[in-house]
Amino acid sequence: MKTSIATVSISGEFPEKLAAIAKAGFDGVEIFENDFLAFDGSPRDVGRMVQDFGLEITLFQPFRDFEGMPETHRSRTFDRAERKFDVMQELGTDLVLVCSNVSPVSLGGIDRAAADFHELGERAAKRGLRVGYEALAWGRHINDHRDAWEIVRRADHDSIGVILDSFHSLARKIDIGSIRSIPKDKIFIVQLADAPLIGMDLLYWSRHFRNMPGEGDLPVADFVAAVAATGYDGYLSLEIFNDQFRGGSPRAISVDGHRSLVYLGDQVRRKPGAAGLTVPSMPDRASVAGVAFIEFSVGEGDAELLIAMMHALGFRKTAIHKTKNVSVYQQGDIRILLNTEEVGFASNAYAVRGASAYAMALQVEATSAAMARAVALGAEPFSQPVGPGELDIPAIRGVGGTLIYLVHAKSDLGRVWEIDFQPAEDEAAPNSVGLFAVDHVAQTVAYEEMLTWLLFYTSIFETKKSPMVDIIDPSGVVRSQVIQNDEGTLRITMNGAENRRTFAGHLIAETFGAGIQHIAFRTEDIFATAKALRSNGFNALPISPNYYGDIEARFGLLPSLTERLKSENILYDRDEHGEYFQLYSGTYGEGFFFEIVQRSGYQGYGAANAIFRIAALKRQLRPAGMPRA
Ligand SMILES: O=C(O)c1ccc(O)c(O)c1
Ligand SMILES: [Mg+2]
Repeated sequence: MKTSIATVSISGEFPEKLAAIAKAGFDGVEIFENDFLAFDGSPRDVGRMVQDFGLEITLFQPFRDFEGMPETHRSRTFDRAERKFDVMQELGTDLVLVCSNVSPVSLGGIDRAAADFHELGERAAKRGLRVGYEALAWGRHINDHRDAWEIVRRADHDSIGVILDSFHSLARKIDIGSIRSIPKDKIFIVQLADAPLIGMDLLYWSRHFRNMPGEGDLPVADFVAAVAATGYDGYLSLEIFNDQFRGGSPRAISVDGHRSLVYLGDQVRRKPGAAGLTVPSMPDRASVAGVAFIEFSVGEGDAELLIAMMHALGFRKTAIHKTKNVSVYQQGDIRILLNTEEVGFASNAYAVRGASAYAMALQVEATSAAMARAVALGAEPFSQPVGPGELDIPAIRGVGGTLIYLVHAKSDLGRVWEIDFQPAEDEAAPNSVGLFAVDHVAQTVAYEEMLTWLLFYTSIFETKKSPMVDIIDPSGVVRSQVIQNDEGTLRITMNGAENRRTFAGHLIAETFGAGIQHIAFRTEDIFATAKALRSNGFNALPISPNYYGDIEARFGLLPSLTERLKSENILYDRDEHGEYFQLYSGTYGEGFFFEIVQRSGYQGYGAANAIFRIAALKRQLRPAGMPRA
């Protein structure tokens, strides 16, 4: 398997695109005609530039409205093709993509099209060139790869082959089993794109909403498995028309693209009968047994406030690091680390972002395997000097430059607390409020980065995404995407802010980027927890009283229950699996907060309540009575 990407997939000037594509590790690049036309160098310059970046031109495209033209247009169409052949020879590529005709004047007829391709094949062969035919999902007569293949078969020419594009076939739900009977040497190249399932006109959907394999909802891995069953082992080439990517960072989008192909190759390798594709093997996706700890970087000044918050939440200091200014606050299986070091990564994180949760540790079965997989998928490893005798915990960079530590559930973790830490007394000795686990970690990212991190988490860890939902903030929409495992031992919610006036957007704007916005802890009994919290001096986020009348009516709650919820500022939700109770802290710093939940079978995250919670949080961000900036 070799990797390629079409220049149309990313933003930037031509040289910038090529640099990003090469840096991300691709082997080849499809030259999109418009990128080439807009560039002010000769075709030879382009060819040389591509070579200098260590890339191969996989094809030149598209050549449109070719087959089945009536006599009056036909000879001009062939002349056009000869002109493109000239360009290809100067560029130094031998393959051109012809997409199926959309012209209203074109004539149907498989044999007519086959005859046209036979003649084009003769002309191409004279120059040592090849032509690949692709069925556009909206082609006038040909819109199905099975028909394109039939035309290629009847054209019966060595220089004519078929080009498969996952989008066109999957968007039309064409049986992909039909690919298995195409001879591999007649598949000239395979283009790949995914897309979110949205009911939309095919052309509009294709030109604006394609995304990287794994980022959308189409069964791209099954598609590639069918291709691999033919024995095809050539280029897999991304062709992603996406408005957001075209305006995004060429570097970041290229990295996502490469990751998507490596992950795809790994998925296909694991399917039966896909032996055709040579894909490097890598360890399984890492299954996560839980969040081992979350670490905050804080300055001396604001540590006090966070410690007070920890105490009010019922956490007790149980350990301190033997050589560093790091304390462990614990309750149930939850460990929160407070790092006030003045050198090292935590201190840098503090300098840049202020007090924040800058690292989380995930418990995995085998740290070295998890690390190997992460690195194979382009994650950035992180390490910093450790003191003598201390453990060097493997880590990768996560959302917004935060860290994800990978710790082995049994051996390492036990050893971390034994080797690096020593027990400590907490004079404040607060009472536990019954929190026993991290329910979820909520991260806030710029909207444009959501797909990046979705692919990051789902490709490295044994997780699934659920459909994106819109959360209404009084100042805009925030998109929310859940990534979780079947066991519910890893739950990450990712909120993508489109503007800085939303609560999520505010955090990004004020803290220099994405990060952990809130941590939710689980309790078995929210009312007992609420009572214990009150006695610890905890102030719950005040929820508008109007909310309670609505849920009473909506869910048919007993007035006595509604009263209890209201008096404790607890939010309520229910799905077909069970009930959900949510209680929030006030904000800390530029919008960080804690949540406490009780879930009895409930699968969601209270999306319907988010607007009320956000409104309440926003009231806290500005002094009472002051208008919003
Ligand atoms: O949208 C298009 O016109 C178009 C062009 C070339 C392709 O390979 C394709 O998949 C779509
Ligand atoms: Mg295509």
